[in-house]
Amino acid sequence: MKTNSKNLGLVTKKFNDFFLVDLKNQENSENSDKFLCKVRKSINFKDQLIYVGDEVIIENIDLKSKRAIITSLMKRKNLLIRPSVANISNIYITFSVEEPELNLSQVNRFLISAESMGVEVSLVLTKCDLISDKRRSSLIDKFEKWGYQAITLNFERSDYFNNLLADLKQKKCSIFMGPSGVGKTTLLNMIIPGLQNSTAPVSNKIKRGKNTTRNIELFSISNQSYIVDTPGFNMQPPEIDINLLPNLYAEIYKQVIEEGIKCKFRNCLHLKDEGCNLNKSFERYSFYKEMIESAKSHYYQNQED
Ligand SMILES: Nc1nc2c(ncn2[C@@H]2O[C@H](COP(=O)(O)OP(=O)(O)OP(=O)(O)O)[C@@H](O)[C@H]2O)c(=O)[nH]1
Ligand SMILES: [Zn+2]
Repeated sequence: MKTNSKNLGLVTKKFNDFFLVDLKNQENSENSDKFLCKVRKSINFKDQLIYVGDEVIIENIDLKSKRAIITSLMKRKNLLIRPSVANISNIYITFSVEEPELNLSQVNRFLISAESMGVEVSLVLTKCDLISDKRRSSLIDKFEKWGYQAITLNFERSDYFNNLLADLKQKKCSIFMGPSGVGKTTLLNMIIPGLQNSTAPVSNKIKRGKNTTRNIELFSISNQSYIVDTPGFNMQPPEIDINLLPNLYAEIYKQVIEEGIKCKFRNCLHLKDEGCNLNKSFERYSFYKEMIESAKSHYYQNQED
């Protein structure tokens, strides 16, 4: 029962030399079948690696044994590192408002590093059941000024969760990123019934250490919509590359671009006041300065090593 046709597939899991590939039935895309595939080493591949999230062409499809061969790799839109996932469309930066307490400097860093991927970035605030409505509103206002419409979640409000789920189902491939203990696993377990990844309070996690060895996997949450399960990844945003510093201000203060304001100096880091006419009166500016300092010291430290 082999077909000779070439078909487009999506790599949803990778283990050793094998790949699990979702075949998209073009006529009826509700039906997606999973095939266990190996790669046919050929001129097409050179030394390219295939990652979860990659689109591939599969051939020699055996409908009975559910096996096929990957014969070529489609051009990828982006590649996230740690965890390695290709073709992400949406990053949901996830932070808890309490337990652990919200660290604005860290939120800023995660947002910036997500934005540098060139994908759509959203902000999710979990554990809003632990704060008052007033505090929740003030956080929403704060992040609005940062340029983000924060999605707030509350253990006791399934309607908040359902709104997020509806949002995710509109996106091609989403990932939650954020520090340890903010509730990413809890969320994934709610989104993907039957996933049952283990969750634990932060203090227990630290004691337990990194004990998860499961692989990254893409789960289909609706027709053409996937979410990445990243077991065991407690993500830290990478240090900003010193070469990107001249763009950092505009990245942080998107409104500057919209308003068409430009600094009159070339390659200005907008730190000193003399002559630099850019607005320094917004909250994220202090985190901007922090990131510049940290990127510089990281750079000089590496030079000494
Ligand atoms: N009060 C409250 N607690 C929550 C909520 N969501 C998750 N928690 C708790 O927060 C703790 C950590 O949740 P996890 O889902 O394991 O957090 P995580 O982000 O996956 O953490 P890592 O696996 O270390 O990356 C658990 O004890 C959860 O029960 C929430 O909305 N409200
Ligand atoms: Zn300037």
